[in-house]
Amino acid sequence: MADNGNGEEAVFANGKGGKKVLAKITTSENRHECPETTQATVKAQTIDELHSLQKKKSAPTTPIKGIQGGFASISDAEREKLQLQSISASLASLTRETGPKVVRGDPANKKAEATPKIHHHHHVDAPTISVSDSSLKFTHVLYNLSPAELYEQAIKYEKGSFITSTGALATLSGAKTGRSPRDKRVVKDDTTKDELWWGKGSPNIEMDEHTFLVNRERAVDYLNSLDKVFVNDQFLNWDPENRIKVRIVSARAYHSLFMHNMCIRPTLEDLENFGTPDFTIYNAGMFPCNRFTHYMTSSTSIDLNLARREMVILGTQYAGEMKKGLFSVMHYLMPKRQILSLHSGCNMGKDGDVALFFGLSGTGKTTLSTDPNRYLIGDDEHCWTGTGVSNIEGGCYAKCIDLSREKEPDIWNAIKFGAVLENVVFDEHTREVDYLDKSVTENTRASYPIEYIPNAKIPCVGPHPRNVILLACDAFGVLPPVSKLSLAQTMYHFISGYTALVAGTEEGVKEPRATFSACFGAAFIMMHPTKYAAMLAEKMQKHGATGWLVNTGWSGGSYGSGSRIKLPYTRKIIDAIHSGSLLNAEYKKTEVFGLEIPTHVEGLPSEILDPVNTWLDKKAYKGTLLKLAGLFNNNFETFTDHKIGEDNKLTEEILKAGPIF
Ligand SMILES: Nc1ncnc2c1ncn2[C@@H]1O[C@H](COP(=O)(O)OP(=O)(O)OP(=O)(O)O)[C@@H](O)[C@H]1O
Ligand SMILES: O=C([O-])CC(=O)C(=O)O
Ligand SMILES: [Ca+2]
Ligand SMILES: [Mn+2]
Repeated sequence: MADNGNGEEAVFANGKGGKKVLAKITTSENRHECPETTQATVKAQTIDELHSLQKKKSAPTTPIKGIQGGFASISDAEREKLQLQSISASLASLTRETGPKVVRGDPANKKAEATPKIHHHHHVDAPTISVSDSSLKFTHVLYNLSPAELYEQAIKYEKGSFITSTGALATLSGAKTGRSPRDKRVVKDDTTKDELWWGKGSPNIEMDEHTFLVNRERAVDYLNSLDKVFVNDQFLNWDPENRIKVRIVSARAYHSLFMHNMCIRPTLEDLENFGTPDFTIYNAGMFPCNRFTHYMTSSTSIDLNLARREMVILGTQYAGEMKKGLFSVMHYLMPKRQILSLHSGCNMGKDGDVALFFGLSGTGKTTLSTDPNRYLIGDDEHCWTGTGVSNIEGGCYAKCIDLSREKEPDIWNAIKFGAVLENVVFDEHTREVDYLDKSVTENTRASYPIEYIPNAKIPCVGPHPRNVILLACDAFGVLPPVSKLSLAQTMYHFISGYTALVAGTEEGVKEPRATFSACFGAAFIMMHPTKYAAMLAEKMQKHGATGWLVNTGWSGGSYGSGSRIKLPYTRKIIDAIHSGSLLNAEYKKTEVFGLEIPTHVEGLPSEILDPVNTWLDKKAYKGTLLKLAGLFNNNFETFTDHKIGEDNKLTEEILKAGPIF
């Protein structure tokens, strides 16, 4: 209600679609009848005082248990000072004065500005003199803000931020609506030159240390030139023994909220003991790299320096770069500890049976691991240790093109307050999202904390997997809906990492394009694929896990003539794998790929289990099958001189597990 200053309260209905309501008029006569003193009044003399009543101080941080050493006894003020010093050190230029003057809080909040707690030039041994104007300005740090605070920041300052009808934050990621793998660079130094996978097929495109520092400085200078930066201190990996501390410095509330959702959220106590991060991301977002800089082939650069434990992002605001950049880091750190990192979803049944879901982007990891009948451990990134599995992340990242409440209720319901919705289109008035609309991109996404899924398993860990499900969205329509794999076949398909999607679904019928991405995530692995494959084989063998190949793609013909396998059918197949009923079903072997296919799956028309039955044109089927087999063979050629594990026997078996024709 608006008070028009004459004691009249004008009441207007929402103009759009709503009914007009007459203005309610309070006259001064009425006021005499209801003197203010008889009504409840606020305990404030001024508007400012009233506003100061609205917000109360957050609960004090919990004291540190088991007092050891001096750190436990420090005051809150001292702790905050140390925190700011650590952030100032993160933001320091490497060539000029040390850390910038960082001050906590929103620059729009004048009170904070009046008495800034300045923490700069913290390298006590070498007092430095300000030699640049940049060192004279403050950088405000918005540190681990809550989702509500980040919403306010986004809506106030970031164009394209809106609250949807279900309370999610709709954002735009700018010109990039997907990752830019060709702009990823990894520093090649004396250590990484031998440790990492370089050359043909590898995702690691080299850069030198100096060029990394040039880009780092560019990002840091950009971030410091802003009035404020967002800093997230969070964790990766639910396995407490292998938890990694990460710091993300970014320019946008959208990025901060995205990482708040995707990484593991620290408790207040965790934060008190956070100390120095193990890994830091400098995300300069829209600020481009300099194309005159060596190695730069576009205005976007995503640079990883393992020795410095840092990543720099320039010229892209797509938030997935941060998520998957950290995943790359885990693909380096974990195998060094004999832990296998996996681009897979993971869930667990009531009896503790764990399943992994591997697959390239869009094949169904999130959709199929989010299962109302099972506990969700995670949807995209996991570790397999000597004791079981752990999720690396604290949230999920679902594709939401064509999302429906009926087919994916848990994901639908997770898109509420706190969730970030990227690049979706919504009604300008009701703010209802139209999930069918691809106007901005087909890669629309929702990011939400894992606990938004009702049956999430918290902490996100589980015992050793019983089933390893390889998902392929085969737009050629020749792979069976489900096949049971031998260990050698599982390895063959894991190393191949096949899927085939259709590039542009709008401009008429297009040929499906086969993609082979080793370990179902070649863009994220750091070492040679056979290293991960050998670890997977060893673990599957040791724990007696069964491999499966599930086609979540086409049936009854290739893209254009056939259709995508119905999600309820795929769910029935997955149910039969989980329950164990499919393990002991009757099987027959397919030609060419030599896949074992069941003759019956509960709840499915049996004729669709062998794809040849679903194609009207049998000759076309055979031709397409042979074409795909040829693509598999060509792709596998690069792996034929590599040994997988210690055992030559397995290597030979894997080579024989491909298509034969
Ligand atoms: N039969 C099916 N099985 C699985 N998913 C299907 C099927 N039919 C259609 N889909 C759709 O395919 C998409 C699968 O996307 P999903 O988010 O699960 O991919 P993802 O494997 O998690 O990829 P990313 O690693 O990129 O997150 C969803 O939009 C889902 O609705
Ligand atoms: O990284 C992304 O943008 C989305 C994703 O999960 C993938 O591609 O595997
Ligand atoms: Ca996903
Ligand atoms: Mn993924």
